[in-house]
Amino acid sequence: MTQGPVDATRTEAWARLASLADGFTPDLRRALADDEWVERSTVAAADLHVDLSKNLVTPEIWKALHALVDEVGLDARREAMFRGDHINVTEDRAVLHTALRLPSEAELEVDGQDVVADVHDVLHRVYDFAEQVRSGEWTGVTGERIATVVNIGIGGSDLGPVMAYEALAPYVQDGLECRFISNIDPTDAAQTLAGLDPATTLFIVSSKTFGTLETLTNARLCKAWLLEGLAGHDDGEAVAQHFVAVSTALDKVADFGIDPDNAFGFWDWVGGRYSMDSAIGTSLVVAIGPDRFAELLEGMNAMDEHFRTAPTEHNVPVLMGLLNVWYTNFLDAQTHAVLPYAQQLHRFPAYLQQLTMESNGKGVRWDGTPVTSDTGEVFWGEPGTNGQHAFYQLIHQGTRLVPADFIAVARPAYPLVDGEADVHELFLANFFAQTKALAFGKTADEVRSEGTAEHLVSARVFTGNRPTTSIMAPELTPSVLGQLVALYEHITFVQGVVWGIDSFDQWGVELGKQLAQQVTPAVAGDAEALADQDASTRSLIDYYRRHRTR
Ligand SMILES: O=P(O)(O)OC[C@H]1O[C@H](O)[C@H](O)[C@@H](O)[C@@H]1O
Repeated sequence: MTQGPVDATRTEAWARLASLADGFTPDLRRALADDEWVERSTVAAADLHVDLSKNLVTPEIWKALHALVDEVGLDARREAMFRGDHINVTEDRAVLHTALRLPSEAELEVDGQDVVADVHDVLHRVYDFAEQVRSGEWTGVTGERIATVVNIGIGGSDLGPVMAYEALAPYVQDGLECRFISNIDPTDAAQTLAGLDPATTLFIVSSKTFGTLETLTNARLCKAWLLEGLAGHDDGEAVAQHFVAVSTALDKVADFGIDPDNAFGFWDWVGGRYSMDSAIGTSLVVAIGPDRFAELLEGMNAMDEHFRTAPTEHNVPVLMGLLNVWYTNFLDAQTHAVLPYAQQLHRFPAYLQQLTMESNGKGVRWDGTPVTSDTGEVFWGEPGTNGQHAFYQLIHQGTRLVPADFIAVARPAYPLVDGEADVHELFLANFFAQTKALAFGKTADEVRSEGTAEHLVSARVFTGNRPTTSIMAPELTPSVLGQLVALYEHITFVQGVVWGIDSFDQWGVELGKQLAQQVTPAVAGDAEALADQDASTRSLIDYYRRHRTR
């Protein structure tokens, strides 16, 4: 009988942390006056330079957090993941997204599968396909080369690819563009297809299950759009030249009418929200090329090696995961902000929302028993400096504790100048200033010393002691993006292990889908189905039906 998860709340470390949190009064001004504290709190992982010194912790708190790692058995759980044990207990699956970025000379056999060989087989097929499209060898049915790749997918089959495409925009081949359709709101397909030429458009239908309503509906809409636009050409040939698929359910792909030779597989041991570096990344490979995609995989693998081998006190994913547990379970933080000071990373917070919240938004532990503490916090964020003019008021002066990760790179993709001013430097000055302001704040006396009228002093005081982590990298290369993604994958893993939950299932998304199926006939006017609805749903559908037809 497999032993259940350790109940972290019953560990000595947890009790120690609770006593340290009791009456804890952070003092970042004092901590940051100690250069040695800053030096000891600055850690490196692959190319990432991570400053943890502006967090609300002390050496004693760190010591207790490190001890928690041992008591919950993180090392064993981590090894179990890398080894391919079925740690996704409720779906009885291995969790092997790290295998997607193993070098070809690595060895890993799981459940009788030569995982590395299979991963590289698919990679080479995707690379060949991408090179054909990039070189113009792959043409549409009219013989014209492809100019636009449209990825049709949702959740993990969309958020990763669009985030990475936006993040690596400087690496996209001239003359090639990617667009993304995810929402079943017909507006998404309509707006995305607007202005496109069917003859030069290639669709990638991305769906792990190939059973998702939004993706199959959008794929059918796009197929109809394509065939109408290419009327006069053989439908079969048109689909063969303009549609490929990515899925673990290759049988269903054929049913949709896509040639299995034009389909790229992956495996059930890759979670959707962990799949951007599988064939789900095909649109990205076409856009930036196989060499750049290989750099992304290398960056992810470098972070995996760091996570797997670095001792706790220097292990960035472990330290950042532990900080999130400290804030969530001991200092009552409900949310976590990720604030990329890189416009190219504007979709990164949204990507992290699925990664972290679909992983750790759980109420039961992996053995089915109820959780014994709060679990996943709400992740959110927007790029800097935009957020400064939107919600930073709350982060600086609100009553909520909002731990925040600030991310920036030294070398900009677009080194624009404004007269003498290096605009990137103006930009980064805000990055440095915001974490400083959140840490140091401004006292009443400092406000007064600026000549502020006494009755306005309190409104202009900044308490400070608002925690931030700063992550810097030399440049936003494919490798660095890979490192950032793998970093947050492993942070998520660490928190899940502490809470004893299965971070790799997502049963919580099913009820809404089931009810959508059930409600659909009522929305379409089926009186019997409408009568079956509760009073609120019935009256809302009534309102809809009265207003849908003008
Ligand atoms: O890739 P698919 O099978 O189409 O699934 C797309 C998404 O839908 C599901 O409902 C889950 O919430 C996600 O984890 C998944 O990424």
